[in-house]
Amino acid sequence: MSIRVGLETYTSDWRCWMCFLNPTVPQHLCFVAGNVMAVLSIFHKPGKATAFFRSSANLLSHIVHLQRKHAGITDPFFKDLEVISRQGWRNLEFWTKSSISPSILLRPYSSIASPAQVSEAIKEGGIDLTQYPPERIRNFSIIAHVDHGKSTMADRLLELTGTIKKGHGQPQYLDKLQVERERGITVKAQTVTMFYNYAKHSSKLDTSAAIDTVRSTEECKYLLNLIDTPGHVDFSYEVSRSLAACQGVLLLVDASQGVQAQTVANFYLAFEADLVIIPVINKIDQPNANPENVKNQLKNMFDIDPQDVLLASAKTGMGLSAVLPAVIDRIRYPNGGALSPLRMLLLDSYYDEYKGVICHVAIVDGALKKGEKIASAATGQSYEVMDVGILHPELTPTNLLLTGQVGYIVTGMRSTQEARIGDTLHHIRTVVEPLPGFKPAKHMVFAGVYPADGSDYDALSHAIERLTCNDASVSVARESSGALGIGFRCGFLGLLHMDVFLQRLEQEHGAHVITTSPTVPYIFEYEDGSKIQVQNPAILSSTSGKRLVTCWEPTVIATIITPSEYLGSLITLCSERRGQQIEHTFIDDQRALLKYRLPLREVVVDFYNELKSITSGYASFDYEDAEYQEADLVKLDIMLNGQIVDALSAIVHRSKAPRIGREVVEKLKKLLDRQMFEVAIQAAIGSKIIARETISAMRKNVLAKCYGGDVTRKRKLLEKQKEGKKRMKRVGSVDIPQEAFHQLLRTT
Ligand SMILES: Nc1nc2c(ncn2[C@@H]2O[C@H](COP(=O)(O)OP(=O)(O)OP(=O)(O)O)[C@@H](O)[C@H]2O)c(=O)[nH]1
Repeated sequence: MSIRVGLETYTSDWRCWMCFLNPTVPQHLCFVAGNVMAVLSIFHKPGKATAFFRSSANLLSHIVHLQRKHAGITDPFFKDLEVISRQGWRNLEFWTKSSISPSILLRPYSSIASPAQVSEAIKEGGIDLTQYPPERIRNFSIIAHVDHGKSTMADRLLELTGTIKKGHGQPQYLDKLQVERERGITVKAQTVTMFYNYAKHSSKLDTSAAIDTVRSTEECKYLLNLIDTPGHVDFSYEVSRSLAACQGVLLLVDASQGVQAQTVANFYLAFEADLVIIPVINKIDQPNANPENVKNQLKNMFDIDPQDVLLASAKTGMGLSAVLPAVIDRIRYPNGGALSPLRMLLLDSYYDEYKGVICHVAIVDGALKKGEKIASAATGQSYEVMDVGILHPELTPTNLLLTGQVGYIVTGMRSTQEARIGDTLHHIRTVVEPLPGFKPAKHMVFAGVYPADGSDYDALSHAIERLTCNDASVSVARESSGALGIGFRCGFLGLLHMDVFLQRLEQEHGAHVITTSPTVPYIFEYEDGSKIQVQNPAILSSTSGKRLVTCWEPTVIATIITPSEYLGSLITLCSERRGQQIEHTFIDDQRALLKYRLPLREVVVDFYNELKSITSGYASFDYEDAEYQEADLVKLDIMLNGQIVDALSAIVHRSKAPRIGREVVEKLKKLLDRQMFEVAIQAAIGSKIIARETISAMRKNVLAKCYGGDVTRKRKLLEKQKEGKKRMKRVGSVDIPQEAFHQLLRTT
């Protein structure tokens, strides 16, 4: 058996311990063969063993000698040792005086992997992750308001660490999806592993021959996992999930725009998760940048000390050299148990045509090797780990993942349902306490998704299944519609999320779909005490016999930050949308913060666009869900020639029904092609018609070939045409173009 560490190869049956110390000092590997112990410092550069001891007593006396010789020595490996158990090397325990709690400093390395296995794993995988114990790992995320520069900052950090080449590849490297590039937004959190050499300038003062090699090291190599997160409010679920794998965040704030609504929301997400927050004012290169003002806002709103704030420009690279050192110095390392049984958190998953389901995981405790068998705590299903590695920046096999590391695994998972986001994976036949997981995604908007061509149902079903594997926050249930056939009712986190999902269905899976008007989940209570959640207005027809007692609608607490001059128009907008003001404060002399309780329905239908247009894009907006409130709701039906088009039905507030009804029929009139017969477009509540438009028939000129001739012949032809039209009107069905459905989404 042999193990190669650095330049030295250890043969025979050396047993190996790993020495875990304070993260700021070099680490040691301790090998024991017979009664000889070799201490080798690793994690900086290859070297020879620096000291050999024949017994624990020898080691102890050497330490005492060192302590006397070098009073003030700072390396806790030697300085703080107090007790060494004398039951042989196997049970060696070093206790520190200064650590918060007495900790075992030496852990049997063999419990992670046998030396031979480690060496094999390194050989195969290329990257030696054993160099990165938890103390050398930092997991962090970049959070910010939309467009404050997260993805650009991520690019610069990837370049700085040599993970991607400068000027190569595409900008916004981590925005991999076509939809992200087209829309310039991040919708999917992405993880990437970087390696960073960090030169620490302290603790280099020793002259001891035995540990000289340790002390002369200037650079320490760190493994940094960066998780780039989306900024838009619809994707805050992605943000909260990413934060579960992090111990800290970079909170980016635009130097000219200052704190915005999502800065506030994201700050509290990180704060409540007890993460270290490193504030970074970005875009300081802009001519109208005002970092001092932003520092004041951060102080006033979040009590952030201005001295802790970093100034940077992700575009020019200014100030970036301070970012990663701050990550290492300020963010704590993942504190899982290297010796505990494996527990890994399933962060995300996606489907790869060749490899099947690829899961992103964070190793919370223990270690995982390729070939091992693991099981899901949620389903009990077991799998063999066929591939394991890190994202550096693409899938890079390492054959091993250790405590605190974030990477990917490929198992035999075939179906999307198996990869449950937030699940705990563990070695088979070990019993572990499952990790807390994530709050389930809360669906704000529901819509029916149907194949544009009814015969494409199976293809659509397949496409949705694949896409939901990559976007687990969408809920899917089968439904059918009189107008559109068989399809699915999908739940989304918001309208943008819905748009993005539909765009991805088309771009990535070639699925052409028709969607119904989006609706929010209402609760209807009936006289017999039964309650139903209404995600689809069509289900109300099945309850028509029952007497409705109360309706509830979901509400949200919206936070709006706006320049003061737009306050008046924003307050009008919120009251038109049935909002109740909760808070109205001034952040500084130019900007105000408004808090409103608003019905969710009023927010999902175009509220954001209107807010942007009223304030010329200067106001920012974010919301969190709140409780349900009672509301006077009605079902608004849209009829074509007397037939209800169930796909266009909507549940609306009674006071808004006439206006919405009018808008829909007017819009539909413009969107529908003229037919050979007259088409009546009506909006109705129950049997009461509240709006009507008529599309006149296309009149075929039946007299075209009738030059001259007598009047009775012409009249006969016209009569015949009228008869035909009547027939068509009776039997004819109107084709509603797909475009009409898309356009109508914005109205209802
Ligand atoms: N002047 C200047 N522009 C910057 C800087 N950083 C980013 N930008 C620009 O700001 C815009 C938004 O940057 P992104 O990195 O896409 O912002 P983001 O926060 O990732 O956006 P979302 O993913 O949509 O939330 C882009 O046009 C960038 O080029 C900077 O330091 N200075």
